[in-house]
Amino acid sequence: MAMQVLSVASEIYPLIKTGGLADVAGALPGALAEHGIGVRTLVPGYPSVLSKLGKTKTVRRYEALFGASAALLAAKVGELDLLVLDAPDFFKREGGPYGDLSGTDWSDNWRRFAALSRVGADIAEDGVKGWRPDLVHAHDWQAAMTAAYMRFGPAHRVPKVVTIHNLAFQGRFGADVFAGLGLPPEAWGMDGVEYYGGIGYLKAGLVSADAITTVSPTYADEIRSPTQGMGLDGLINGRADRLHGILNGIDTAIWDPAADELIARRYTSRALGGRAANRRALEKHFRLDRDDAPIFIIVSRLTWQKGMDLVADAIDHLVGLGGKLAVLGAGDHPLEGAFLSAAERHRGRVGAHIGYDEPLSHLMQAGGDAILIPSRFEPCGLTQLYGLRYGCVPVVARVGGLADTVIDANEAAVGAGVATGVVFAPSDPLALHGGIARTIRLHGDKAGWQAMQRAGMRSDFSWTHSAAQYAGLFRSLVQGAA
Ligand SMILES: Nc1ncnc2c1ncn2[C@@H]1O[C@H](COP(=O)(O)OP(=O)(O)O[C@H]2O[C@H](CO)[C@@H](O)[C@H](O)[C@H]2O)[C@@H](O)[C@H]1O
Repeated sequence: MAMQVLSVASEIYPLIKTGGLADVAGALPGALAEHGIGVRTLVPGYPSVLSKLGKTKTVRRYEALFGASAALLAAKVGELDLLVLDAPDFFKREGGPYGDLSGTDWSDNWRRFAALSRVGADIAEDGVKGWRPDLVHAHDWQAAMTAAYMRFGPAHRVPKVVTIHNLAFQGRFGADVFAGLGLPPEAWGMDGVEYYGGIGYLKAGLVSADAITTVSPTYADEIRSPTQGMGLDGLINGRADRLHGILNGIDTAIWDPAADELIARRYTSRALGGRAANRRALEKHFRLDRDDAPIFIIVSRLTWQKGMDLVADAIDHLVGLGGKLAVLGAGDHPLEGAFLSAAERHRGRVGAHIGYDEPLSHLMQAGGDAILIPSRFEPCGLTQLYGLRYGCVPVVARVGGLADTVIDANEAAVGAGVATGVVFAPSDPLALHGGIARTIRLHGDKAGWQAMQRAGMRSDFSWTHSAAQYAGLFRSLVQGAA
């Protein structure tokens, strides 16, 4: 029988998404199916997930899961095979997956995601209705404790992989929660869940996993250094032989300018003229002047990680050079305010849409000229890949997955016809100014710009190659465990 994998994730597209983790959790199962690997994904039963399920079957019940009654529901949504943890006390709330409507984290997140992970480990141990995973794949801190529960329980022999999508989020809690986790005493300690005197969920997952992956080769190197290791570099270095950098792919069926239903006009790399209608729709939405000036776009969480403070400070420079800017994002309130006030200050040149809007993000990639991503760190980054696929040229800082996926328009690369974007370093105001100025100059050469758009659109960032790497890793772990 084909290898079976239990994936555990706190979000999955198209049911619930706050960022790139959802895209990956949603796309990887389909990509692995082509390698003969069956994946079922365990996700929390948030209201937005439950409302999209259709027919469900209860496959397990808990009278007291961390004190709450819960049911595990099996469901299929499209090609996704889901196990949904319906625990109303934990997940039936208004707000986001991790916090309330004001953005404040839920105070019981330690319990909510310990519960998800506990159930993941239970499935590894007992299976559900005759189905058993050969391997468990946990994503980020919210699911990482699955590996710890497995290691300290009967399912310790089942191989476990933890993927780091973002080391900045580690799930750190006070030592006092240990008593509530239901782990044996030996799980406390440096080699267990203890982390700088408290508890670290991601840390616990990383010490318990048989393999650690992260989402680009460059980020896999970066997190071994104290500057990017966020306190975990020592641990990661100690387990470097188990660390793998596997680049994210994108779902080329959802992100396809030739078939995208969410954009104003569909187009291909051979007929880029089709982008014009999308450009006009974008200008209209953001109330930008209708002219030929290059439109920079931002589709991002508005945070320090993404360098959004640098962008806010560079707006006058960008507009002064003749550029336009359209921003879609939500996040830190001062940054939201900075973009809104820039839109007031530069009417017709800058537009800001604060919020989360999936369809609009497609239109922006289809109508914008360049997507600006000056991240301070970027494990992989997906929006530059969507940009490449849509002919929206990425302008990126040379970090993490951005460095692995965008080929800078230096003379040699332009001459060879392989340039796909503008890469600058470091992620600071001066370099960003330089990157913006260079982009505007390049945009002035229409033939050269189109060559760059086409080179990007022809590059292959589908899951084909990356899924083969996951499949290879999974097989080696399962064979090793047999
Ligand atoms: N306001 C908005 N409206 C609509 N859509 C919006 C939006 N803001 C963001 N998005 C979408 O959310 C996703 C963001 O994904 P990224 O990979 O760029 O970053 P993120 O930091 O969330 O992911 C983390 O995990 C992923 C997956 O591994 C890594 O690529 C990344 O480097 C890491 O930081 C994209 O699909 C983007 O289009």
